Amino acid sequence: MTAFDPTHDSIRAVQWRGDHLCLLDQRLLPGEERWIECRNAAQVTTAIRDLAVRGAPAIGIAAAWGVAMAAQQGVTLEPVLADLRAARPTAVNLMWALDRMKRRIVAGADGDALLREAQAIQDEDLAANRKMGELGAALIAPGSGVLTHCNTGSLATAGYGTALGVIRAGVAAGRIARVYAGETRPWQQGARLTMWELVRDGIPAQLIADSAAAHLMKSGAVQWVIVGADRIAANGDTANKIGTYQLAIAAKYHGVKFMVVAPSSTVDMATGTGEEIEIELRDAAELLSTAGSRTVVEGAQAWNPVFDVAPAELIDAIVTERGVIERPNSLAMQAMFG
Ligand SMILES: CSC[C@H]1O[C@H](OP(=O)(O)O)[C@H](O)[C@@H]1O
Repeated sequence: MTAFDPTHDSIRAVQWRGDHLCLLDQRLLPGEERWIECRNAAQVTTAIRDLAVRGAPAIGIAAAWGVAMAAQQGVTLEPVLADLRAARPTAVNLMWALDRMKRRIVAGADGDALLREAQAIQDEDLAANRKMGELGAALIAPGSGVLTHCNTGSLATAGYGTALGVIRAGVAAGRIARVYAGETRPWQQGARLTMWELVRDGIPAQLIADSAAAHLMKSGAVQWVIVGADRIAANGDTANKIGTYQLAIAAKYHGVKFMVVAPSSTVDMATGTGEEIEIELRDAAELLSTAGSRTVVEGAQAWNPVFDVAPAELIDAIVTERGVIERPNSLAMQAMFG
């Protein structure tokens, strides 16, 4: 294993190649690094819906490139925007990116201008992640242990990551001594993706079963739970990968601090509370099989919500590129994002 190199940030899962979009197929990691070539917007919609590309910021970025590609190809854009918007319901970054592209279209932007807008969205996300890494790491006392959930790294963003970006920055600054990652059933973003990123970076980390999280917190090994977000409501309630809510409850019980890290493109001030956030339900087959092989008896049913909501009262800090909100509430959110 290589020593940790804080400059090692080479993963770029979404790559524009001049006339098409290349996506690192995250369904196949870590076993295989295969790229998908999207040569039209419909292929981008499919890639988002099927989680070939996933992660709130990354799907917004991919969708923006899909719109720009359609404009370059002279395709009618309204149905393209609608199809991309419907690909997944919870991560507001998707709608945020599409609304931003729509504003440029309405203002008369041509294909080249839309390519520049998509590039700007991608570049701004990377810069935001670097800023959030600094701001989040500064909250962590030296010698701390941290637990993260799902994948919030370079694979889920333009690069570097949100919560995983804070972990990268905290390790580089010598503040984080122990890193734990939850496997994140059923899609295994933690086991398959976060561990892949951490091993590539040379950051020592231990994978834990999702069900071991409270026991780990009880041991005193972690001082922070650090997660990403898919949609942050106007009162600070935060939708994130399923399992986040119970991590927040366990953290509160054990006196472990809880940090949400997300760019401002994840904040949805038009949604008042977490109760109003649509939670994506995915095919039960994702729960009844593992790595493509059925693990549950035929005929069994399953309920597969892939997000849940951590209420603001359980969150100690929301870190965005605009700054940190400690003990988030409606007034604090309004002050920063109103
Ligand atoms: C910085 S990624 C944010 C968010 O997106 C992930 O969901 P999914 O893998 O289903 O796209 C997960 O909730 C991450 O925390």
